[in-house]
Amino acid sequence: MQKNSKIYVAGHRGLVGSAIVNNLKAKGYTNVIGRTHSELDLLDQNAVKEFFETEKPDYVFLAAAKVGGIVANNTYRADFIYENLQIQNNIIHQSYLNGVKKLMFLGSTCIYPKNCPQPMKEEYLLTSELEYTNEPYAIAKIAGIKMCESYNLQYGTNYISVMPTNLYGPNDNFDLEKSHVLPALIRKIHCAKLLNEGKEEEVVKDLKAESIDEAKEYLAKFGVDGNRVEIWGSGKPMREFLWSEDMADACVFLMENRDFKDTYSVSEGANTTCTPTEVKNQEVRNTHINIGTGVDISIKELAETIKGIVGFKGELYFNTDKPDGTMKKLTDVSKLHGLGWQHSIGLTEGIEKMYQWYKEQS
Ligand SMILES: NC(=O)C1=CN([C@@H]2O[C@H](COP(=O)(O)OP(=O)(O)OC[C@H]3O[C@@H](n4cnc5c(N)ncnc54)[C@H](OP(=O)(O)O)[C@@H]3O)[C@@H](O)[C@H]2O)C=CC1
Ligand SMILES: C[C@H]1O[C@H](OP(=O)(O)OP(=O)(O)OC[C@H]2O[C@@H](n3cnc4c(=O)[nH]c(N)nc43)[C@H](O)[C@@H]2O)[C@@H](O)[C@@H](O)C1=O
Repeated sequence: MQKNSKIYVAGHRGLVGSAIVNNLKAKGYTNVIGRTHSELDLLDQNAVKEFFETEKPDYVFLAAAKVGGIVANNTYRADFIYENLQIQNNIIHQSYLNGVKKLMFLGSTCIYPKNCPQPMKEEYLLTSELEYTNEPYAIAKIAGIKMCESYNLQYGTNYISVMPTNLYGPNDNFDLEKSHVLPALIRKIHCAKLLNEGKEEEVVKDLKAESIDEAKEYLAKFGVDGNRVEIWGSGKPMREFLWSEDMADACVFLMENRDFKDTYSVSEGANTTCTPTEVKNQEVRNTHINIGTGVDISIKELAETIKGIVGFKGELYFNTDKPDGTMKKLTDVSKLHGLGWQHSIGLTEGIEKMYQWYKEQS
């Protein structure tokens, strides 16, 4: 990528997209473009066609998606498969028709089997059944990997796929029903602390409620009051968390240093990679790269860490009526480390930074 290349970041205001924009600008890229959801609905095939024909970006980071936590995935199953397939189909196909030099597709580690050997290597994709709670989303993400791979093999494009672990950071989603665990627990435990300290005004402001009664009623739905905070599930699942700005740095690093022909392995035993045109009649596999820290923590330990950082003195309790989901999904990051990239923000430091950012927003 040249510093003046036109780079389109789809989802540029999201958790990852906003971090990618900041990382690109910090690295001296001067021509980074984005469109808000209201400016360009990526579900609209004609609107996406028009955008690409007008803007003709050189590079694309596909960081727009329908994203959510375990309950959102399990509840809005049709939305997760339809919207993600539609967004990625529109962007990948228009990138091909409009000569985009290189595209990065963002998948997720939920593409791996529910009972995958740990840590999860790229080659474990499609080796057994998926976790049911996020299967629609995972199928869409697997389709995205296969779409990039197939366009590369048939049309000689250069589209690479990355599979990030759970991410967190500024501009995360803090909606208590639809968000991921880490932002949800920060908000739940933060509000519990405020209630415990009698700071009702701050609770009303945080939740944009009409009154403290409305705020308390809303929090009670999620098992939160001044003395107790509900944690979903058993607390036993293990999760890995990567700071969003590290994620963005890895994405830009890979976009600068890895092409499709560098990422895949051909049929069993083949010991060299080859160009897409040379690959005919060979099985192309592992065309994606995991991005993570390679370190995981139990949900119980995560909740206790957040409780300590927030300074909440009340009780955490576990509601096993809520789903645990996959019990462990630790990424094998040896491929990424082998390329010379490592994360820099550890979980405790990241939670402290995120909580500081969260408090500055209110
Ligand atoms: N967060 C995580 O833990 C993980 C995320 N990922 C992947 O990383 C990528 C980015 O995720 P993340 O940043 O967390 O998600 P966010 O929800 O924070 O950002 C997604 C962005 O996409 C936009 N968007 C969604 N639908 C449309 C649409 N129809 N038209 C236009 N824009 C749209 C959203 O805009 P708006 O909000 O206005 O609708 C938002 O800006 C996704 O591909 C996700 O699957 C992978 C693993 C973990
Ligand atoms: C990134 C990843 O994210 C999702 O998978 P997930 O990691 O299972 O999602 P999660 O972050 O919502 O939950 C992690 C664990 O945490 C527990 N948990 C406790 N208390 C709360 C809580 O209050 N909120 C939430 N959301 N979870 C909670 C929860 O019960 C579960 O055991 C999918 O989108 C998947 O497709 C995907 O890609």
